[in-house]
Amino acid sequence: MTEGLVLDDPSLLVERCLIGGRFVGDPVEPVVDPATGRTIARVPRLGAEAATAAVEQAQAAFPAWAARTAKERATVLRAWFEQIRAHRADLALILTSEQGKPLAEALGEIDYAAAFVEYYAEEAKRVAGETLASHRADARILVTREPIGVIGAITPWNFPAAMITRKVAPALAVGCTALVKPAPETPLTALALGELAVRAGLPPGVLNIVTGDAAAIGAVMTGHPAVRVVSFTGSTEVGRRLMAQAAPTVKRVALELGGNAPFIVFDDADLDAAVEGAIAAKFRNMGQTCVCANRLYVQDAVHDAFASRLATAIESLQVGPGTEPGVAQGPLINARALAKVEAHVADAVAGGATVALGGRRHPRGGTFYAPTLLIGATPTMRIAREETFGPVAALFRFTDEEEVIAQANASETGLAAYVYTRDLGRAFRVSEALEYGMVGLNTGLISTELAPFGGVKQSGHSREGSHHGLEDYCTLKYVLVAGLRRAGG
Ligand SMILES: NC(=O)c1ccc[n+]([C@@H]2O[C@H](COP(=O)([O-])OP(=O)(O)OC[C@H]3O[C@@H](n4cnc5c(N)ncnc54)[C@H](O)[C@@H]3O)[C@@H](O)[C@H]2O)c1
Ligand SMILES: O=C[C@H](O)CS(=O)(=O)O
Repeated sequence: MTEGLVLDDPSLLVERCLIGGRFVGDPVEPVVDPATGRTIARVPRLGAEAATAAVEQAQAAFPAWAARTAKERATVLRAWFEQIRAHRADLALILTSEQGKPLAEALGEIDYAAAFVEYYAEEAKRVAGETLASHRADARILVTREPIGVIGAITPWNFPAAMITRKVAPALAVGCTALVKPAPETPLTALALGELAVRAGLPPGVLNIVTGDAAAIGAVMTGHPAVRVVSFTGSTEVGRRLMAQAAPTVKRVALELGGNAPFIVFDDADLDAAVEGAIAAKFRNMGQTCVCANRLYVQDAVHDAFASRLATAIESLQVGPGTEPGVAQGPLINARALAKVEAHVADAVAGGATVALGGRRHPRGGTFYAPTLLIGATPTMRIAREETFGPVAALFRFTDEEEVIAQANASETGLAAYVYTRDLGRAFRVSEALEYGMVGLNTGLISTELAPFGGVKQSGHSREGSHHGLEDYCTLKYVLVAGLRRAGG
């Protein structure tokens, strides 16, 4: 039984894939509301044939879209931004219904996703080349930035709107065309964005969205000769696989992968600010963000005070379906996610940690998990070495700067880190010593379309957001303009 979503515009519940400007495919694959376990819609389960058709549509659309002026592309992107903004409430309800996050967070994500479209509509007009000092008097060095061509984008379920526009907006802005494969858990948000792009006047084939067999669709993206870039956001494990698959055709692979963020509280920190930042960095999206604080390091002198205040703040987090007023914590995305969280807590307790709060499934049942505070975590525990991706705050004690920097850097990933201190010298020493792509200094929220988002080590190396976010989709062309001497000169 499909449970109806009550939308202001019911046509935004799209159950077909977008290929060449047409919505196609039979809706067979259920999309489940993680809060209720009920099917809210169905989408097509397409594969290699559809993905190939979509790539060919994108390839056919590329020359005309790339030939448009930057201003013309900017106008279409701006219209898409306006469409997203006009349908913000419906998009947020669709997002919460398939992903589970609280409606307030879903509205925030729609605004964040729209901000990428707005930003790159503006940046489209600022993509520039350069002339360089020439090695010849009769010649000039010209460098132009060109759209690289057809791009493939594969996105995760935790931010079903923003992870798509963070790739597609810059790609379309510079003149590329795209095939998107959204996560199977959250296809409806992607398809609704596709519908709004069509309404905004995006020409057929510029944006294609295919749901279904991930491995088969991914194999087409990484193997088809017309695809120039594969832009992937998701787990490090899948990122590695796609990188290997793309090697035979030497494609550019843009990777935004997993995290394991340290959150460091020094003894001179503003503890109230640190607690507020910890709640934001740890419990946003029920802990299911790549930049979530995964390890909370607290200096000895303030450890107990911080733990006590954090416990009070965690206790105030209301748990329930994301559509319920006042809810701050929804369900986890699925049973697999719940099992991983339970395994991390069990491993920590077995290793000597104590459960100060939560540490169990929530009485709401299903995949709801009680927001949890663990005390006495140690570096050998799974929660220290792996991305938990759930609402579990694990506290680690530390004594001095050198010790905590070494512990914080002892990770294969390097996406985001957070530091709370009011000592300016320490702030610079520590943020410069941390091997991470992004550092929040006295803040737990760093994500914005205006900054380059990305990591180092096995978190991937791409940057999305800011003008840097254009680079994955551009290629530089060097033209040596010679023969400039006067005839006979
Ligand atoms: N760095 C970032 O910006 C960022 C942002 C969000 C999430 N993430 C990471 O993503 C992970 C959680 O998301 P997830 O569970 O959806 O990750 P995932 O890697 O399981 O899936 C991500 C996407 O890859 C697809 N996929 C899976 N196997 C594939 C294959 N063999 N070929 C082609 N596509 C395939 C999935 O269908 C989905 O669309 C976490 O590790 C999180 O840290 C990173
Ligand atoms: O999961 C991480 C995403 O990048 C979401 S956000 O950019 O941190 O909001």
